[in-house]
Amino acid sequence: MLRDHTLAVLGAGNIGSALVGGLLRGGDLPADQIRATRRGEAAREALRQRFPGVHVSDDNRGAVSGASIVIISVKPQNVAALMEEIRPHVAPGTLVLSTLAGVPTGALSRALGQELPVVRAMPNTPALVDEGATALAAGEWADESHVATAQAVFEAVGIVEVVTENLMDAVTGLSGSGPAYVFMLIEGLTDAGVKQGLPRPTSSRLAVQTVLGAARLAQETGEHPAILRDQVTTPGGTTIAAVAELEKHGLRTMMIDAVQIATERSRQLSDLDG
Ligand SMILES: NC(=O)C1=CN([C@@H]2O[C@H](COP(=O)(O)OP(=O)(O)OC[C@H]3O[C@@H](n4cnc5c(N)ncnc54)[C@H](OP(=O)(O)O)[C@@H]3O)[C@@H](O)[C@H]2O)C=CC1
Ligand SMILES: O=C(O)[C@@H]1CCC=N1
Repeated sequence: MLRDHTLAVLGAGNIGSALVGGLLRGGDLPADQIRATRRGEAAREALRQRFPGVHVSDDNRGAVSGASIVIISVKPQNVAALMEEIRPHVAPGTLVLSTLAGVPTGALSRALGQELPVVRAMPNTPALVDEGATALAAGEWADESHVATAQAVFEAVGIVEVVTENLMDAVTGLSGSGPAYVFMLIEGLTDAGVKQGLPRPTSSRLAVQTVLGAARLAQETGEHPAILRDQVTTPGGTTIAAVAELEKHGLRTMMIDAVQIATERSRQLSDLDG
């Protein structure tokens, strides 16, 4: 469904380049229908090596001219200047996809000075290995066909959930930032194994596979996590001793508080000018 589109990815860093990679791997779009921008020359050269055939430049205006989909994936502090730069060059009807944390679709339409179809997306870095989790929300002038196109773009790198825009800050706090929490968990488990005498590489491999395996078990069985946890927990055994310790330290409350504070931070980022 993307074959007839020309895509401009403005700010092809972690997230933008993950999308380019996924679209090319999946054969969704030919390389010569993709334009990617970065300011740094060395970074642009790296993109050219990684994605042969993709038009890589620092020319945001040129990238946007004639593009039917424009993905904004710069950091929040760079977006106001970028909007100013491309504003006269975005054609009416261009689908604008934004991965910016916190920034509402209305603020982007206003900054671009048009009633454009804007779809807000919150992907996450596992998109780099096609295991991303993205939530999408339609702005005021985006209809079902725009959301379907956005869905096709982000499904190139993982699963997609469509939500209403008022839930996007919560998504940012949960799955947008979530990989960082899981990496901290992996790091903690690895250190814990090392403390108990395991060689670090062994401990690291066991920790990573435990997280991956548990996630896949939850996904493939669709069981409630409490049931899966019970399956591990032998009466009077090792697991219940550890579970009691985690409960004592308030693991669940810690996660609830962390996601809440990240959600609030996302709301604070709503101002385009920072
Ligand atoms: N990282 C994450 O886990 C997630 C990030 N996001 C959001 O996605 C956005 C991008 O994040 P991420 O990919 O991590 O950030 P990166 O810093 O990796 O990528 C953004 C890139 O934009 C480039 N850039 C900045 N200004 C311009 C400009 N004027 N023209 C062209 N390129 C420009 C920068 O490269 P250079 O300096 O070479 O120009 C930079 O590499 C952010 O807004 C973030 O909130 C959303 C979900 C998850
Ligand atoms: O930390 C951030 O602001 C971005 C948004 C979600 C993940 N990284």
